[in-house]
Amino acid sequence: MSGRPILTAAAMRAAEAACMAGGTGAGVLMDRAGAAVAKATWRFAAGAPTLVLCGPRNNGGDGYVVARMLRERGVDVTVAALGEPRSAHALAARVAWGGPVVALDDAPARAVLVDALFGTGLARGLEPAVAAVLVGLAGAARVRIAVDVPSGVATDDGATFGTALPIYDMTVALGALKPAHRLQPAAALCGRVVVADIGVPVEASELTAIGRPSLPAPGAEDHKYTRGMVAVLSGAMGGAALLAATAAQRAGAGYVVLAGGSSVGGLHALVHRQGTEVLADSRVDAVLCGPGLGRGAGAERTLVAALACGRPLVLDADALRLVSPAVLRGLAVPAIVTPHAGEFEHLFGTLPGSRIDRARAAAAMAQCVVVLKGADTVIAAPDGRVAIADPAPAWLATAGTGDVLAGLVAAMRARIDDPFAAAQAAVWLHGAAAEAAGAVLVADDLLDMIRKVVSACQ
Ligand SMILES: NC(=O)C1=CN([C@@H]2O[C@H](COP(=O)(O)OP(=O)(O)OC[C@H]3O[C@@H](n4cnc5c(N)ncnc54)[C@H](OP(=O)(O)O)[C@@H]3O)[C@@H](O)[C@H]2O)[C@@H](O)CC1
Ligand SMILES: [K+]
Repeated sequence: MSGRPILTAAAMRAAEAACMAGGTGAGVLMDRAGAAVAKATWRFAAGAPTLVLCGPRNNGGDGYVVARMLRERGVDVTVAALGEPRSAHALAARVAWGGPVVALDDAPARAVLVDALFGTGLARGLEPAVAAVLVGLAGAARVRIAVDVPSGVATDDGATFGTALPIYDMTVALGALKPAHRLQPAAALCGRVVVADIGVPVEASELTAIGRPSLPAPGAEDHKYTRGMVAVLSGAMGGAALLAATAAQRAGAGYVVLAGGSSVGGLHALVHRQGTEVLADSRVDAVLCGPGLGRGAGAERTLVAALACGRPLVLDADALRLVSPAVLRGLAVPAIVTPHAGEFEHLFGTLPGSRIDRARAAAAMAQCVVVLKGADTVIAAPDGRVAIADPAPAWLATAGTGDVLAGLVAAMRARIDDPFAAAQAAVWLHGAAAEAAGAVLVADDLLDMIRKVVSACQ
């Protein structure tokens, strides 16, 4: 499983510079970028009258190329500019367009809007008047397409600088995905994200998108223990641990023990044990502690036993209120922790920067894999690698879905040695199960979908 690279603005510029040093001119790249957007627009909008908004620099330059290429396909194109071109390549692209250009304030509404105002160079928010015109024109269009990134978003952290911006139907990412295509609030504006190959070689990146994992079916020589033995430590609220244990079973763990709590029920194949003696069983491949644990003295005893057992740990929910980065750092086997934003801040404090920066800093601080959950889940490894999930259905914002994720992480950790890869596989399965469950899902519905999405990974 190696996800697609995600490049920051600086990394993209470096990749482009290397490509240009190899002899490909910036004008050639701009022509490729514009051609890719024109092709995508043509496919999406079937030649309807199109308004292209062009900014002063290279994103605007791409826009002039789009306009020229759509005109060559016979499309009725109107170009509106925010000021005169201020980069040599944007100027050359405007000259090559050669047609009329109106001021942004005078732009007429058209069925299709192509936004090439600002791209990866944007360093501050759009002026309110510019944002208002953009939102108005987008509202009047049937199809809205952003060139590279929606204008007005910060490429590296997905911020919108507090400005109201349009929601697009499609964003054509040039050369590679950028963080803004995956981090909120920007990601929610992008619509469908299409990555256009503009011939810029992109080297392996520390930052990637989470891709579909490879989870081969068991072989003839496998038995229940080789498929992964998971111990889920229960506590005050047995339902949460039961959800997690069932998720681990459905994700393919060969033997799942629910231990330490008072819960009964679940699938018949689930093994219930009193106490935490199961932790001494050397066949246990992964231990989950946290869902339904509670925060009392009993919870602390259970957590202490888990921390002492020397097995790969997954810590979630209440366990995250009872550990510290120093304790995690002291573990012989790196743990996986799965905090939402509130648990993250409680555990790691207020860290600066984007979600990527914060997750990365926390993973380094605690020497563990951090799954920072949310609408834009970010996973960080202690060595600096970070993976971002594709946007998951907002229906996941409901009780118990985190417990299901924790069970999936434990099941994947039991079969995948690299905790960073295991966490990615689990997050992918969780998102795919939510997609399959559809609207108004509850956590139990995810359990029914896990088998289906695991089979899609064989
Ligand atoms: N790199 C490549 O090889 C290729 C890149 N390509 C394309 O280039 C795009 C990046 O282009 P870019 O770097 O020229 O910046 P871009 O995003 O057009 O404009 C930002 C500039 O605008 C300004 N500015 C900033 N904020 C502002 C504000 N709020 N309101 C007003 N002005 C503001 C600020 O300039 P300043 O005002 O500070 O002088 C800043 O520098 C990229 O997304 C892709 O589409 C393709 O052609 C393929 C090859
Ligand atoms: K744009």
